[in-house]
Amino acid sequence: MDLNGKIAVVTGAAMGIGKAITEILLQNGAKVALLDVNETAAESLMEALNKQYGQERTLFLKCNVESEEQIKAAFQKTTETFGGMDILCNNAGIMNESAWEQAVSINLMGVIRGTYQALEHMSKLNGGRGGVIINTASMAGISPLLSCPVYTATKNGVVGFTRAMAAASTASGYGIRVNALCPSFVQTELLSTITSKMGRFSHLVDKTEQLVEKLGMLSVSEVAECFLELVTDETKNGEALLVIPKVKKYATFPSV
Ligand SMILES: NC(=O)c1ccc[n+]([C@@H]2O[C@H](COP(=O)([O-])OP(=O)(O)OC[C@H]3O[C@@H](n4cnc5c(N)ncnc54)[C@H](O)[C@@H]3O)[C@@H](O)[C@H]2O)c1
Ligand SMILES: CC/C=C\C[C@H](O)/C=C/C=C\C=C\C=C\[C@@H](O)[C@@H](O)C/C=C\CCC(=O)O
Repeated sequence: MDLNGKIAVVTGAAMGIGKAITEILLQNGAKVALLDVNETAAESLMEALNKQYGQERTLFLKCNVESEEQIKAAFQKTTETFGGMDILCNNAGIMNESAWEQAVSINLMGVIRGTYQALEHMSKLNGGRGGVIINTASMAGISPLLSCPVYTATKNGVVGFTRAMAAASTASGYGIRVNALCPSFVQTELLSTITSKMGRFSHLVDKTEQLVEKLGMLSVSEVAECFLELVTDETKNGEALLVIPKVKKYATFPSV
């Protein structure tokens, strides 16, 4: 898939992995709608992006992925402004084992809300052009993270939802590929604030830090390169791409 002139939406775009994904999309010629709850971070990012890529290539829309109404309005505005929607990256996510219901609502339900609303604009069955949806899951969606059972559950949910939606899309003729990105630890604010967010598992902070030390840390640009592969390689559908420092591997699952 050639990204030149394509229209993309990225949730959680103001910081971290979403910011790097936004930048790689722009570098490859796409237009990007940045959706986020953090207006301050988004506005300073928009100022820099506008200088580099021009005002007509980006659009910031304040949007909380916990709200179906806000997602619906943001996708409508994107389509009106840019003339359609070809790529969605459901990236917004949190790790907070204390606020675990909110984590489920953002990490898993936010991906489902985003995907279902995107079908209205992207599915060939609804007059759309088709395209690709990439869901930011995690290595924890494939291999459990002991200190974060709810986070692990949401990311397993994202991987399962991605694989089933890819099969549903193929069987129904939506013309949309759906893939999951599964990075290990990445240098972002989410990772730097984990110690205060483990709730009843805070006694497992040391074990988690040891795991971070053993696995190492990815940069956001390494993750964005893998995102680009999942978007552009038209043979990839229903895949979960595991990204660990020095390792990039498509996950395999038992077939029954
Ligand atoms: N950092 C890691 O180690 C790591 C590893 C694997 C996967 N991930 C996943 O990558 C994604 C991005 O994480 P990150 O590390 O860049 O985090 P981050 O905290 O640096 O950035 C997350 C962004 O999402 C936004 N956001 C949070 N809640 C939102 C909501 N309800 N609606 C809209 N936007 C919202 C934040 O404002 C922020 O801009 C998450 O889904 C996370 O689970 C992170
Ligand atoms: C704490 C939350 C921070 C970031 C969340 C993010 O999504 C990252 C998740 C990253 C990785 C999870 C890995 C879990 C791994 C384990 O199940 C285990 O299989 C680790 C395997 C090998 C470790 C090396 C070793 O012990 O030899």
